[in-house]
Amino acid sequence: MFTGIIKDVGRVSGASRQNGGLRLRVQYGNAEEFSNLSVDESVSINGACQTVVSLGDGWLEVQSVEETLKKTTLGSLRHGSLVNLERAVRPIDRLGGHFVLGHVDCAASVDEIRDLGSSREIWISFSERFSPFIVSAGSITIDGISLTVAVLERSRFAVAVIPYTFAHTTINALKPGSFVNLEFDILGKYVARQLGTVARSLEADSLMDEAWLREQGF
Ligand SMILES: Cc1cc2nc3c(=O)[nH]c(=O)nc-3n(C[C@H](O)[C@H](O)[C@H](O)CO)c2cc1C
Ligand SMILES: Nc1c(NC[C@H](O)[C@H](O)[C@H](O)CO)[nH]c(=O)[nH]c1=O
Repeated sequence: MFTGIIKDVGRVSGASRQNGGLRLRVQYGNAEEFSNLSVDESVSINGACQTVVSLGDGWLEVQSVEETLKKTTLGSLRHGSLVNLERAVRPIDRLGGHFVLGHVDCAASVDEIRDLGSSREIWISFSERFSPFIVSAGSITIDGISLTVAVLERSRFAVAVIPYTFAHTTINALKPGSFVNLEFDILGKYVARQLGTVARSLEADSLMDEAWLREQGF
């Protein structure tokens, strides 16, 4: 579990194919943040939860499996790519962002970037099948960063990026056409599931009523 508050931007220093997967080595910058990191801990790399399998002087390694490469942008990382890093939360941490599981839902593309002077608006296109999970003023995770949906349209939404976030994450490298990892807020997923279940049980109730009515000869 993460909060989407990015604590470091790391640099990929190794990316080698391993059967169908990828072994990534990431050099972190914030040595204090990662000082007591251990093998088998979870780290968020651009929003995808990954297990640390090896550690060295200022670097960590993870193995990205096929499922991760299919759903996220991790497969496009190259030597020198910059990535957002976050360690898993401890139960005593301040939440700051929102509950981020590190399970990327999909990759989506940047549609437009508008410079508004004191902030930047970043527009992301999304497949309409995900629209139940995006609400105006709700939380969304883009490349692991906890952000707020500022404007919502039918198949795209915008986030307003403040100068601090712009300076301390990889969001400053995005261009129209760049791909990003999206994770929708878990709250929306549970609500959608519940509504689906209620709808199905109402359907079942009405079917039962019809059967009962037939039984009664109506
Ligand atoms: C605790 C945890 C550890 C994970 N470790 C890995 C991992 O080491 N390698 C990997 O490819 N995917 C891992 N995943 C799955 C990965 O985050 C997921 O496939 C992508 O986010 C796409 O949904 C992990 C997920 C969780 C929740
Ligand atoms: N919710 C928004 C944030 N939140 C803060 C960032 O998550 C944070 O600055 C980053 O993770 C680095 O630590 N920032 C925005 O620019 N816009 C938001 O809507």
